[in-house]
Amino acid sequence: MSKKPLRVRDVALSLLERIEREHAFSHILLNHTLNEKPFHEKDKALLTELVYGTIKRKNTLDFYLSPFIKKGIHSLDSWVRQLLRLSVYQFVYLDRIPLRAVVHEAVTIAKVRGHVGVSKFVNGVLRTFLRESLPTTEKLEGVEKYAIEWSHPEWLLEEWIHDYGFDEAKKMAETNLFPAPVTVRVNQLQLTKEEAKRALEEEGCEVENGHLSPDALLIKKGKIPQTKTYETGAITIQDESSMLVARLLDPQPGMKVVDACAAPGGKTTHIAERMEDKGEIYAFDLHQKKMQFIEEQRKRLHLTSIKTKALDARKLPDFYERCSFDRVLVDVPCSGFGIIRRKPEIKWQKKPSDLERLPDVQLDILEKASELVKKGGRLIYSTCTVRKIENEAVVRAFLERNHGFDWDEEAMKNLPTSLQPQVNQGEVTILPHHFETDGFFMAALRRM
Ligand SMILES: C[S@@+](CC[C@H](N)C(=O)[O-])C[C@H]1O[C@@H](n2cnc3c(N)ncnc32)[C@H](O)[C@@H]1O
Repeated sequence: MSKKPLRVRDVALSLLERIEREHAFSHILLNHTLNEKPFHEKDKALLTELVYGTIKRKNTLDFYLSPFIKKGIHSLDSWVRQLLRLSVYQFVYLDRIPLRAVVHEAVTIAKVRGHVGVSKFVNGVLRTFLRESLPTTEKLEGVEKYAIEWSHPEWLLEEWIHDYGFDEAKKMAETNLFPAPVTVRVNQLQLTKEEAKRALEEEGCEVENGHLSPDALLIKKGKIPQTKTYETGAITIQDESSMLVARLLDPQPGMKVVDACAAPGGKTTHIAERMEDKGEIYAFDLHQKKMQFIEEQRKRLHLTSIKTKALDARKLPDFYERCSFDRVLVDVPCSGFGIIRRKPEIKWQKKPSDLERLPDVQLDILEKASELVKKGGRLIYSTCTVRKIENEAVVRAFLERNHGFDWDEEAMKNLPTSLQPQVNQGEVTILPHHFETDGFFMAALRRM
């Protein structure tokens, strides 16, 4: 038995444990580990698959394991629980790893981490699992059954089925079980899309045009942050749906623009690119420590029109003159359920009670930031969630309370033709399966 694959599984297990116990973000831990440890490319891919796959399929894996653990999976120590999930994930979803090798490695890990008793238990559970047929959900009904088959919490599926109907909820949940694509936005101040594509191909990447945004390239193969094209500021890694926000805002060179919740600066820098870096862009974020992320991107892209400041967006009217900005973007903090493919743990970690206050906070930020919009100016509200209560409901509440604003239907014409059938007055929702992007919501309003 080679040592390498054993190490990958051991590292995967440690990451899974930290994600569950400390509520750490999978993508941050994983990136950190991949950059720090000298893994071969093949092992990096396996580690990523094991961590994301085990988190994404948690409900299904627990269901498969349940007949074999008398006292229930939650009676086990956290690392044993994760080890069993990790092993069953490999049995069921990966076909290139021999089943016996999976058992052997799990048992060896159990011996090292625990004691002989635990390794015997792990061995027993996994061998019995392999002898029996896979448990089925036949006897289950309704959302209880879907929560296991599509591996999402029941409450979230109930909400999606209520908001979007059964078919859309099913497609969304099933899409969330697979990896998200990597896309980049071309900085057209430096290169055309064709030029950027050629430059990336010359650096060994496989590249196609994006599915939705005119600014997007889809990366099929290649390590983007390691390319010269990235380093010199010709591209930015960004999801395609997020790339539409700057188009919707449609800022012109010379304008005064506020980005009220700006870090890490993906949309701020896009706004500057679209303004040919001419004008004034004020980028705010609540957290001082996040300002460095905007600054890093600003510098990498050689942009000079962006000014950054740590500030609670709800205090904007205390510091800036009312009705003095041409464009205001309010890309609020949200539940993030449009990006479950990139951060799968959030579907398990975030509970309805954690999210209760969000719509009030979002409305508050939107109202305070809106005070800065000048007459005839544009206000964009956006989120990377698919929860209507954080999207349509917030915008409606805003319009009910702020009669000086109305839908900006003209702005919606800046969105791609393929998205037009989904546009409703001044707002649009994109679900992950529509165009293979993150789930996203945007609304365009104007001060009359
Ligand atoms: C969805 S993220 C913004 C993403 C960013 N627009 C981009 O495209 O890169 C929301 C941001 O709002 C910030 N935030 C949360 N509460 C805030 C507040 N009261 N005022 C300003 N920013 C806030 C968070 O720190 C977070 O960085």
